[in-house]
Amino acid sequence: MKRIQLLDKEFVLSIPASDIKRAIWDMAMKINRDLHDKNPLMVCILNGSFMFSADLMKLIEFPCEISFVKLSSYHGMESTGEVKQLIGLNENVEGRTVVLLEDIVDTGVTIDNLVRQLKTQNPADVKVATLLFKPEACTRDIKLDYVGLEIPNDFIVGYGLDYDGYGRNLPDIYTVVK
Ligand SMILES: O=P(O)(O)OC[C@H]1O[C@H](OP(=O)(O)OP(=O)(O)O)[C@H](O)[C@@H]1O
Ligand code: HPA
Repeated sequence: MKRIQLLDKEFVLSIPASDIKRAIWDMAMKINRDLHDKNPLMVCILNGSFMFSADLMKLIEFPCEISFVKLSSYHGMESTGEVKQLIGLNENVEGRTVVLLEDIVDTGVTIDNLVRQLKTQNPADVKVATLLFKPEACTRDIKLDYVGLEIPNDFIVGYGLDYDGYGRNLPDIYTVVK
């Protein structure tokens, strides 16, 4: 299996780009079916979700808007447990269906925080679409409406996900070698 080095850590290929592509296609078809008449506001959660959001949005077949928020809670391979909002949402979400686009739900702290915050602004509905989900790591009771792939509780990089800023550009996903 292909191995790469990023900073002080070694990683091994775990999810090839072809599997990611298939998972996103399946999700896009479900979103097209479910939300074509809802005029949803799609929200890309930066930084990690930039690649997933771009690829998903190319497969959305109805007119819709996309906006961006920037949240940060990781340092190295650990969640700090504190979610910093570096860029907020400008759009008025009152009465709208909002779809949050996440690269990964790990502990669930980030998405739980954002969903709670948005719900105070009276949207019609908040849906969560995440490419990756670590069920064993998740500490929050959150409803995930669209999940691309469930993965083990190991630190990963690639396809938007980073280790201290590196690895986001990789088209495949790699798991840290312990
Ligand atoms: O479920 P959680 O444990 O909260 O982890 C998920 C969040 O962690 C990552 O963001 P990060 O804070 O690393 O910022 P980044 O997107 O800029 O890498 C990822 O993009 C998610 O937003
Ligand atoms: O496994 C991960 N890798 C990179 N960033 C992350 N943010 C949450 N979980 C992860």
